[in-house]
Amino acid sequence: MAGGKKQTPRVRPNVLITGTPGTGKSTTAAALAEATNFRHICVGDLVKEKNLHDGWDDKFDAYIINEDLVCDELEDVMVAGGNIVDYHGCDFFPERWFDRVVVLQTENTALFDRLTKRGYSGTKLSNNIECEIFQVILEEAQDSYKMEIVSALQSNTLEDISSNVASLTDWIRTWQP
Ligand SMILES: Nc1ncnc2c1ncn2[C@@H]1O[C@H](COP(=O)(O)OP(=O)(O)O)[C@@H](O)[C@H]1O
Repeated sequence: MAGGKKQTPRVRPNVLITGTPGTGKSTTAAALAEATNFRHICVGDLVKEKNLHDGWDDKFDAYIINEDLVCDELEDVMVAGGNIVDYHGCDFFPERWFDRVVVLQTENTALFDRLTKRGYSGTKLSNNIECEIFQVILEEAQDSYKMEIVSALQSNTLEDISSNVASLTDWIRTWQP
């Protein structure tokens, strides 16, 4: 290849678990990583631990993520494969990183209860509920990745988590590079 370094194709896939906060990304990703022996990368935690942000946004009550720093930090492990990444956004990762993109979805009343328990209120609570009603993350995923790798999964009950983890584990086990 002229000028470029040829990358060995990964032998294990990378999965992105995305969705509105509170839909169960971390819970699902942790269980899936345990079932498959894959690495669980919670991007929100990584941003805090490694300071991959540009400070705190008072308006949104959250860190201002530095997307370039996050992508640089993760490039080598993503090229190697075998990762379950969880984050409530998906449009800034390189498309080539992911073999499957899962958007978790939760009914409003359940999501409202989960976020209230987490201490969300006011604008932060209503912004997240609206994000879910208008399927913002699903649209973002469909705009950012090939249609055939994006799927929406319901995450309303603990049984949903078990069945989502079981079907994703099967998918990972039968994945071919
Ligand atoms: N499908 C589900 N059924 C019941 N409770 C759930 C479900 N998904 C998540 N929860 C609960 O909701 C809260 C938020 O889950 P979490 O995995 O942290 O969501 P996220 O990572 O999307 O913000 C946790 O207390 C978790 O136990």
